[in-house]
Parts: sequence; C-alpha cells; structure tokens
Amino acid sequence: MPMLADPSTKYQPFQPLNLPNRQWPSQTITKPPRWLATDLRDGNQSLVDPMDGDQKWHYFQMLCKLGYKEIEISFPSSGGTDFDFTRRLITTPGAVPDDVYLQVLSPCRKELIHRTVESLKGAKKAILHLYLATSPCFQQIVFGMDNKQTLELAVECTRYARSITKDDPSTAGTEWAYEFSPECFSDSNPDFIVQVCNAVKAAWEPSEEEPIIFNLPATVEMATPNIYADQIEFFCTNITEREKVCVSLHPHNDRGCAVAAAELAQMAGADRVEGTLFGNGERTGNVDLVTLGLNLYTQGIHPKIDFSDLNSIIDVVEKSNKIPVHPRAPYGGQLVVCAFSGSHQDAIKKGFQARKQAGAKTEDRWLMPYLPLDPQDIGRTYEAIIRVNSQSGKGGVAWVIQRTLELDLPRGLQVAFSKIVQRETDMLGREMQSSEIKELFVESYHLQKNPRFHLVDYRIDSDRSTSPAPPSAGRTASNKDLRRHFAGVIEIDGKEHHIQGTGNGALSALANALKGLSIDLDVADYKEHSIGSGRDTKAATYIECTAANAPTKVWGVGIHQDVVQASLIALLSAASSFLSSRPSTPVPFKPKRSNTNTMSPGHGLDSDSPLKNEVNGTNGTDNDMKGKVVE
Ligand SMILES: CC(=O)SCCNC(=O)CCNC(=O)[C@H](O)C(C)(C)COP(=O)(O)OP(=O)(O)OC[C@H]1O[C@@H](n2cnc3c(N)ncnc32)[C@H](O)[C@@H]1OP(=O)(O)O
Ligand SMILES: CC(C)C(=O)C(=O)O
Repeated sequence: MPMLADPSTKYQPFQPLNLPNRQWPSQTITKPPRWLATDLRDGNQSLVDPMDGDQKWHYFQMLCKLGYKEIEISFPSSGGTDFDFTRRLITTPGAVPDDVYLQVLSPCRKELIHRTVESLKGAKKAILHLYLATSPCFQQIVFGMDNKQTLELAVECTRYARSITKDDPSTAGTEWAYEFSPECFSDSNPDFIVQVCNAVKAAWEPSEEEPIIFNLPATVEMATPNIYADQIEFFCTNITEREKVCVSLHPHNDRGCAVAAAELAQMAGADRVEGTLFGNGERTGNVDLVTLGLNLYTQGIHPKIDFSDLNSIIDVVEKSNKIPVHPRAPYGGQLVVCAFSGSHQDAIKKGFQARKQAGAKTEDRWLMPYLPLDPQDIGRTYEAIIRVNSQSGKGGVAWVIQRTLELDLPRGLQVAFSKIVQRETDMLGREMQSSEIKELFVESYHLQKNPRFHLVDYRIDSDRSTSPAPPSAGRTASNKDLRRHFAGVIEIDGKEHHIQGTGNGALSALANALKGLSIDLDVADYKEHSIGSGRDTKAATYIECTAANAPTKVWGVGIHQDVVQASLIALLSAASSFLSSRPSTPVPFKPKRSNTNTMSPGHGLDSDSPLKNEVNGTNGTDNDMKGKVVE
C-alpha cells in the first residue's frame, strides 16, 4: 500500500500563526498591485529546455507590450545564455522601454553577485534581487547555518551589493533598486524574518521614494491561503519603516491555491506580486498572472495589463515554454468559454438575447449566466462559446444557426432541428462542428436546393370579386378582404407542373394550389424576420405545416429578398420535407379509391397520410381554398 494508513506519522499539520486581531478578512482589493513577471527567470529555470536568447527576446517584447513594468529577465551568473541575453537587451538601443525595470537574480555569493551586477552595466533601471533561505529546514539541510549566520550573510551580501551598485559612481547612470527574498518565507519563523529584513533594510538604506523590495515567497506552498495572508499581515505590521518598504508576494502553487494566496495576501497589505503568465514555474508553477489580472478585471478593476488578445499571448507562451496551456486554465483555456450542455447553452443564449434586446453596448453591465467575463474583452469570439455534442439541447443548436446563418429559429423549429442534430451526434459519437450543424440545417430544410420542388415562376393576383363575405355596410373593402390567386410553374422531380390556387393570401393560395397535386398542407405556425440591413436585406420565413388528419408536423424554411417569395419557398420546403423521406413517391398521386395506404410499410406514413391521393382536392379546413393542376 503506497499510501500510509496513518499519514500523521510522516506529515504534520502546518502550525498557523497566532494572529487574533487580523484585519485582512474585512479588506477588499481596490487596485492592481505592482506586477513582476518572472517568466524569463523562475519560469525559464523550470523548463525542460530553457529558452534561448531569441525566444527570451520575443517573450520580453511581449511582456513590455502587455504593460509589465518590472520584468525578471535572467539569472546572469547561471551562464552564457542569461548573461548574454541581459547584455543584448541593455546594449540594443530601444529594446527596453524607458519605464521598464530589468530585474536579475543572484544567490548570496559574492562572486555571483559581482557577475550579476556586471551583466547590468549600462541599464537604465535595474532591480538587483538576492535570495537566501531563512527556514529551519533549509538552514539545517542545505546550508548548515544557524539564524545568526544567515542574518550576517544576508547583511554582508546586501552591503556588498550596495557597494557595487548605488554606491559605485561608475554605475551612476543606472537607477538602482534592491530586492531581497528570504527564501521559504512561509516556512520560516515570522519574527526571524522581520529581524533579517530590518537588518537588510538598514544595510541598504532605502527611502520612501526608493523603497526596498522585500519579496516574501511561498517557495513551496505548504498551508491554506489564509495562513499565508496572516504571515504577510504580520510582516507588514512588524517591519519597521513600512513606508520605505515594498512588500512583494511570490506564491508557488503546490497546493493549487497560489491565486487565492496572492489575493488574500494583497488584502493583508502586500504591494506587489511576482508570477508568470499561465503559471509556469517550478513544480506546479508560480502564481498565474493572467488569472490574477483578469480576476481583478471582472471586479471592475483594470489590472493595467492588456489581455485584449489572449490568444496571441497563449501562442507565444506555448511556443516559448513548450508546454500547452491547459484547456481548462482560467480565462485562457480553450474550453473555458465553451458550453456543451443543454441547460448551460440555453441560459447563455437567453443571456445574449436579453443583451441584444436591451441594445446593450460593449461597456454595459455584464449579466450573463455561466460566463463571468465577456469573451470579446479578451479577444475571443462568441462563435466558440457554444459547442454541440450529445449533451446539447435546442438552445445550443439554435445559437449555432443564429451565429452561422443569422437565422432566429422559432421555438418549435429549434425543437425539431435539435432532434435531427441529436440523432446525428448520437450516431457520430462526437462533437459536431458549427460548420457541420450549419450544413445539416441547410440540407434538412432544403436551403440550397430543394430536392423535389422548385418554384420556376409564379404570379399572384388579387381579386375582390371572389371574396366570400362582401364588405359590410359602411366599410370599404380592405386588403384583408382580397382574394389572392396563385398561378405558377413548379418543377417537381424534374418535371414542370402548372398549378393554380386561390386563398386569403399568397401562402394559402399556393397551399391550395398544391392540393391540386394531392399535397394537403395547413399552415400551423408562421414566423418571419429580416436578415441583414439596407439593400442586402433578406426575409427569412419559417412555416410549420400540418397535414389534414395526420399527427406529423413539418417545418419549412425560405430565404429570399422578397418576403412573399420567401414564404412560398418555405412552404415548398415543408412540402419537400414530407416527400423527401419517400423518394419513390410520385407527384401528383394517383387518386385513391379505398382507405388503404398505398405506401409500403416503413415509410412512416400512416393511413391518415397528409398526402391525399386526389387531384383538385379541397381537403383543407378552409373550404374557400381551391387548387387546380393544369397540365
Ligand atoms: C527558489 C529559487 O527558484 S532560487 C533560484 C534558483 N535558480 C537557479 O538555481 C538557476 C541558476 N543556478 C545556477 O546556474 C547554479 O545553481 C549556480 C550558478 C547558482 C550555482 O552553481 P554551483 O556553484 O555549481 O552550485 P549548485 O548549483 O550546486 O548550487 C548549490 C550551492 O549553492 C548554495 N546556495 C543555494 N542557495 C543559495 C543562496 N541563496 N545563497 C548562497 N548560496 C546558495 C548551496 O548551499 C550550495 O552550496 P554548496 O555547494 O556550498 O553546498
Ligand atoms: C528566489 C525566490 C524568490 C524564489 O524563486 C522562490 O522562493 O520561489
């Protein structure tokens, strides 16, 4: 058994700080911290293949473009790549924006500090960063030093660093800042940390204008984030000359709580956060700067970092680190703005509809089920939000059709088409792409080519004389009272038929004309809307038809510049839907003498077939409708 029955013999609970008057739980974050991007140092040192100079260069330019003003670029004493990269940045005119600080890291070893400072020669703004572990574990195991020796080394190296930087006139062209990290801060004695940092501060002599940075790392995350916040609050309230100190955080993510730790610790008083884009870094990584930044953004606080084109950032990060961003990574993951399940899709679709109806602009209040952030704010499109698989419902399918074909399907058609999609996804056993769903719709409702019916030519005439009920006294005849005559040519299965019909409107006139072909459809539902605007406007018409005495209902869809023609096409689309499942069915049908179903079993057409085998039929509920085939 690899797992111990009693892990308490091996692992002990982390001892929390006794901080009964803690203030941080009632604080809120109201502004972004100072950010330090350490992708090119902490991130880079943990890669299987660290970045080469060109990759670092490209990454650095991206960080500057995003708005980072403090960037840890290297560990110059590690060797040629980092040293040379630092020199290249400094010696290439215009490579480093004037307001950007280059930060570099060195251990507390004089020869390494010297080499590190050498690499910074000529920099405009530089942060020299030294680290030394202060935890009992490291003191005992790694260094063999006690508290006194640790403190002395920290002070000695700080003095040395000062002597070759801000106290050295030959480096006067550089604006120097100093950062000290008591490594393993969160596993160290809080009083000792304050003691070391006060001593280091005294050695560096910062001012309010040029504060010293104390970076307090959770080098290994060992406890719940509230404990880290307690430790930070303790440090902030106990360090002397707080106004001359910038308190920085450097949370690692061993327990998966680095983001929470960084947020609670800011509430506890920290001023600055070190991390990496998408959290690359040692072991489980550094705290993720994208999540922290966009968490602020969704609270209405601009992080001062521009994540408008997150996809391009991901591209550079993935190429440089050779590690993919997890599909579920907050904000950036491919799947985090996607909904597959029906109820999520339905809610999101309604949310977007409500926004559209309210005429909401980009900057208007975001109130959206399931989506905490408007994907467009980070350069992601709405198309990818809803993806369809066997878990999806009508809402999701309708969304795809809306996005791809600009069609606002009526509810009944959503239900009908969603069943068709459901069958398809079950059969395929995978997600259907938007383009596939679009094709399925086009094919199902004969948008490109009606397999059986084609409206070749037609004419609609009005005739008041055939009106069954003459206008009542005192009232003049209105359009309502007019009868419409449809006369046209319809090609069915390659053969042209001249048909005529009369009805209250163009649609009923055609429906009636179709009765002449024994196609007896009643319009049960009708919806239309326009697509596009200006000269390119088209009408989209949706018609649900029932067939006399038949339970079956079918939908037809028509799109045309002319609204009347759109409705005629929609009716023929519905007619075709009845017939397309029965490719061998001839049109018109032979008159049926008996009640026997002439269709072979399996066609799904029962004895109440909507397709009445009569020519010149008058089976519609409206007896005024008359149809005739003239061949
Ligand atoms: C928490 C962090 O992420 S800290 C940053 C870590 N990053 C890196 O280490 C990347 C770059 N590192 C390197 O290139 C090398 O490790 C170097 C150049 C720093 C040192 O190389 P080496 O001299 O070969 O030593 P090595 O790599 O074995 O490092 C361990 C030594 O450094 C000492 N050391 C470790 N941390 C520190 C420190 N903060 N200050 C002083 N000495 C330190 C260790 O005690 C050990 O010394 P020892 O050899 O006397 O026992
Ligand atoms: C050098 C320090 C800040 C570090 O990387 C850590 O402790 O994780």
